[in-house]
Order: sequence, then structure tokens, then C-alpha cells
Amino acid sequence: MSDPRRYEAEVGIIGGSGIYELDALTDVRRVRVSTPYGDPSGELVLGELSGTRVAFVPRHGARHHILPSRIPARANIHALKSLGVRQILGISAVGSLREDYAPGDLVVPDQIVDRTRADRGATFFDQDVVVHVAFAEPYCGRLRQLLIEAAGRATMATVHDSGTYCCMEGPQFSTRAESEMHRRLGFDLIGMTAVPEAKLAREAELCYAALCLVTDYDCWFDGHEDVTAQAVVDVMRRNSEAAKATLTTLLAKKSVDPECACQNVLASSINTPLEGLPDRAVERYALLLGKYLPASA
Ligand SMILES: CSC[C@H]1O[C@H](OP(=O)(O)O)[C@H](O)[C@@H]1O
Ligand SMILES: Nc1ncnc2[nH]cnc12
Repeated sequence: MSDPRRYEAEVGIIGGSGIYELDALTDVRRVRVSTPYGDPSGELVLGELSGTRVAFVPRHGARHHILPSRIPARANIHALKSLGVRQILGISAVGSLREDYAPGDLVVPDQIVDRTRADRGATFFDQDVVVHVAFAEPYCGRLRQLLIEAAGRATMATVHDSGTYCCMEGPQFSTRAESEMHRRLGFDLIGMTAVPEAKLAREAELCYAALCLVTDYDCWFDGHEDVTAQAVVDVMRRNSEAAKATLTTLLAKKSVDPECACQNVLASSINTPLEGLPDRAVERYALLLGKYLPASA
């Protein structure tokens, strides 16, 4: 297996249902990365897309064998950061909770409602150090704009520039009553994976935005089939070229901004004095807190 440090990447891409590889990558290397939070969803694929070094990981694993509640999101994001990644693009299949967001459309969501219930490992800082990051805007606004522009240029699909993603626990899809409740609450999209991925990207000081492909109308819309897993993957396979074309267009221009506010969010988020931390914390958080740790730590 290759040494990951030889193939630094700038941009991380997390693939969702139906997107288990990026065939446009060139100069491909596969690496195994271990982290203080366990193993990522599988090997990370390093390569070049439109002249940008990227690292790709399919969140459910290459065989789609990891359920949403058990995705090792902390390990995925820690591994990407350890490879040098400064920003992450998450690709997701979503159900639509409104008529005008139709199957085949692309959505770049701007808000998230967390309705998960399981302990998904929603923070890196689970011992010795207390961190509360600002999350009013869960996605990087700068990266969202780049994604919206790229999707508009790269595809014929309708692109929606906002939407509230409701993250449910699953793995079962919603009941009709739940789907109707989600609509009444004003949510636009339903999925199972935005949380904790977006929270962890913020804690890791990485810019993060999501490109969502609408695959279905969940189960609220009379005259449309109720969602099934097979239908989601079929629609994703048919439309995955739109997501890939968007990524190719986005990455053709420089998209990383080391001065973006996302990249320094911990400066105002750490409650615990970092002097005198136990060695285990210094070791656990070396990658995430390194620039804030006193020289003596
Ligand atoms: C395969 S249907 C349900 C599955 O699809 C979505 O996953 P992802 O966001 O990774 O594309 C949804 O959140 C569920 O995990
Ligand atoms: N209707 C739906 N509910 C939850 N997750 C989904 N992913 C794609 N469609 C979905």
C-alpha cells in the first residue's frame, strides 16, 4: 500500500449513494489511512481532477455496506485532513419534500435540521477539551456559491441554490405521517447523512458544501411512487454524470481559500485552556488543534 503522505490532496470528495468511484480521476493511488477515530469507510482514492489533487471516499463504502448511523464520519474527515485537504464536497442523494424540487434536479442546501437519534460520533472533541463551534451557517457560503455556479455551467439540470436538509436517522424511510410532518415544518430535503459530516468538517476547520441530487418525492406526493432504495440508486446512477461534471468544472479553477473563516473557526470556539493538557489529548488532537497548542505541549 502506498504511503499517503506522498500524495497530498487539496480537496476531499465524499461520495454518496450511487457514487462509489470517480472515473475521471487520473494518476490514481489508493491509500489506507488510520486515525485516532478508527478506520475510514474504506481506502481513500487519491488522484487528480481538472488539475486539482483530490482525495475521494465513498461514505457507505465501495460496496455500500455501511448504514447511515454507522458511517465513520470522524475517521473519514480526519483522514482527509491528514492528507492535506482544506475543503470537502459531499455528494448526496436526497428525497424532495416540495413539488418544485423534482427528481433529477440538483440542490446546494444552505441549512440543516438534525433529527438523528443515534450516537453517530458528532464531535471530535469528546474528552479533555470542550469545543463549541458556530454552526448557524452549517455550510461554507463561499464554497456553496462556487458549487452553484459550477453546477449551472456544467449541467442542463435545474439547480436550486438553497434548501433545508432534514437529516433523519433511518435506515428505514419515513412514514407518510412523518413525511407530511417534515413538509409542514418547512424542510425541503430529506436524507440520512448530512449529520454529523457537516458538523465534523466545521470542527476540523474545513470548508464544506454539499451537492444533493433529488432522487424521489419521499412518500408524500400522490401519483408518485413511494421511495425505495433501488429507485434512489437507479436515479443516482442515471444522474451521477451531472454531479461529476459539476465537480470537474468546479475544480478547474482554484477553489481553496486558506483565508476562509471556516479555516480558523476554532480560534473562537475552545473553552478549555490548552496549557497543561494530558499527553493523550495532545496526541488525539494533534492534527485538529496543532496550530493552537502551546509550544510546550
Ligand atoms: C440508498 S437510499 C438512502 C440513502 O441514500 C442517501 O445517502 P447519501 O447521502 O450517502 O447519498 C440517504 O442519506 C441514505 O443514506
Ligand atoms: N426519501 C428519502 N429519505 C431519506 N433519505 C433519502 N435519500 C434519498 N431519498 C431519500
